[in-house]
Amino acid sequence: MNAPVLVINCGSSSIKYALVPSAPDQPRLAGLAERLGSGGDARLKGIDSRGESFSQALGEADHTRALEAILDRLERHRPVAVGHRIVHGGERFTRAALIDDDVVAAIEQTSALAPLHNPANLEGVAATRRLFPDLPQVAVFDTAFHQTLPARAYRYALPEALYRDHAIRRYGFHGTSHAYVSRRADALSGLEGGGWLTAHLGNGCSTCAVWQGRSLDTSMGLTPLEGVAMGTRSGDVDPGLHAHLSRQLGWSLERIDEVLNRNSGLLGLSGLTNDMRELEAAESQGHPGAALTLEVFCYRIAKSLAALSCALPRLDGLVFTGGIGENSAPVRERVIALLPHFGLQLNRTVNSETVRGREGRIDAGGRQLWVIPTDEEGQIANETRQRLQEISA
Ligand SMILES: Nc1ncnc2c1ncn2[C@@H]1O[C@H](COP(=O)(O)OP(=O)(O)O)[C@@H](O)[C@H]1O
Ligand SMILES: CC(=O)OP(=O)(O)O
Ligand SMILES: [Mg+2]
Repeated sequence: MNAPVLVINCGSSSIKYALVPSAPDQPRLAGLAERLGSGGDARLKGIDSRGESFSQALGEADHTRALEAILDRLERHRPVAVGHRIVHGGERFTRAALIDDDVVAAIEQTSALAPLHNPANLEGVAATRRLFPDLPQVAVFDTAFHQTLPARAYRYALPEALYRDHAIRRYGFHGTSHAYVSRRADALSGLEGGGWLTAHLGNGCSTCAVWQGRSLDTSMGLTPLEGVAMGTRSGDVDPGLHAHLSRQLGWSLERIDEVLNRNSGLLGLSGLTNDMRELEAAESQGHPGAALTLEVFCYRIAKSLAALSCALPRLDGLVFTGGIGENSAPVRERVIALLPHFGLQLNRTVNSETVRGREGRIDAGGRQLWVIPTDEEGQIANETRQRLQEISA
């Protein structure tokens, strides 16, 4: 199967796409349609087959219209299959699945658990099935990699019936990213099957403990709200907070949910922005809110990594990835400085010189420290190919 796979990562107001060829050294056509369905200034940006960037106004485009524009941008290339990022697969999906009506219905059932993600993912599936009725489409789940978690990590200390009858447990997310970067760390370090703590720090942020290629614990839980602080999500709060806000302030559940998912994290704490670049700039200009926000963000990541180290029989090193993990040398330095008992030695020069998009080892001895650009699209394309090969075998 040498033809490319079209990977679609459909968010509520954006679609990321990549046409992933089977050979890793061939160029990818990739891009992002954003501000979809918001009534006017939707735009498609990307890289064409000559490696040149383009930006196209899409007016009032919705997801379907954006996918049509993406299709035009594929030029003469025709994909052999479409791989969709689906954030929540519940307990049913332990691996990628060929999409049919039954699979769509099962994904719909888990939508309540990932309200920011699954409904948008499904919109992408529906539009793509309409536009490419003859192509096989595969769902690749963020949760699947974490289905190896032992019960001690995935069970909450709640009444057993909530798990038995309602599947309330920890699932974990960003699985394609944690799987990809831990596999790269194994390959780059020569430690096949090492013990890694991985930190995926993007808009959504999560940490993971990987041992011998298997996820043993992770910071996100039933939903992608648990764990470290994120761009607009609070991460862990006291479980008593909901009742308190409801009783004392009269807040509705919808409002609490909205505040924790969309108005918290970097944005909420700083009162400025959810964008790490802007926060770092504000901190350097002496903004006290930005300084505290960065301190909380890094401390929470370090605390999460320290907690997850309990899951590993041996710790070989740390891996940073995601927009922040790959690009912010100060965040990496701060997190590492908060883990002195891990025996980490950062090479500060290499850390600050590690350039965007490049894999790099940033330790000066001791346990290994890696920056590894994630490749969720490449991982989704691989899992799509694998699934289709198994089905046709
Ligand atoms: N050079 C940079 N320095 C610091 N942070 C950066 C840099 N480039 C991107 N980021 C941050 O990465 C985050 C987005 O991460 P990304 O993984 O691209 O998001 P998404 O989860 O939407 O894929 C934003 O907070 C952004 O500010
Ligand atoms: C699951 C999750 O948080 O995804 P994202 O980082 O794309 O928001
Ligand atoms: Mg992301």
